Amino acid sequence: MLQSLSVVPGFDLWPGVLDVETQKALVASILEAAQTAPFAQYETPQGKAMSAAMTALGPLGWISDRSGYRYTDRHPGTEQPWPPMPQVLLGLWARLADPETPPDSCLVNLYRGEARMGLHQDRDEVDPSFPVLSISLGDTAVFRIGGTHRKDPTRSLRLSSGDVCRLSGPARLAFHGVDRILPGSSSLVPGGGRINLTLRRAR
Ligand SMILES: O=C(O)CCC(=O)C(=O)O
Ligand SMILES: [Fe+2]
Repeated sequence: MLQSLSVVPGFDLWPGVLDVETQKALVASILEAAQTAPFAQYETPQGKAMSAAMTALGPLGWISDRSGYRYTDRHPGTEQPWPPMPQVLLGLWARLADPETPPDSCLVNLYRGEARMGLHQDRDEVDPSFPVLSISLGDTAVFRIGGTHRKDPTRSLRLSSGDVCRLSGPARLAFHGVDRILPGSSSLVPGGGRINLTLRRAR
């Protein structure tokens, strides 16, 4: 198994695990999928627009609106099923997350300009014994990870294009977020910015 850096217990980072060709192919498939499942800035349950734009791939997609956070089998705008997950993502999950059970959801986050993501836990999945596998593409992110309580101390690290990280075990419900992205640190994403993919087992 590929060696990872264990940043905090249960949080593993594989720097540069995706080569540039794979990164380019992933961005191309995401932009193609976004033709039928367009990126949208969802509203939080409190009625604020999120700064990252989102879409999803696979059987289920995570969405947010005034009614709350949840997984749905349809894009909220088009009411069509989400586009399929590229094979390379399924392979990566089998290798680094779970060889037996495939992910049923890939959330796609697009960060442009000042977009960020506040500290949160990923807890809308039914069974948190499955890890969350996160893939970074494009501009570098200043990522923050803490413990399972909001007030726990946090660590900050940079996630660069091609890096993959995993929240599992004691870090699966750790608070984490993106303080900011470093604009212009990569030219991978057309028009600039960062794309983050999180592979999950939602149900
Ligand atoms: O963009 C990232 O690196 C983190 C994304 C995230 O935490 C999420 O989508 O739940
Ligand atoms: Fe998250």
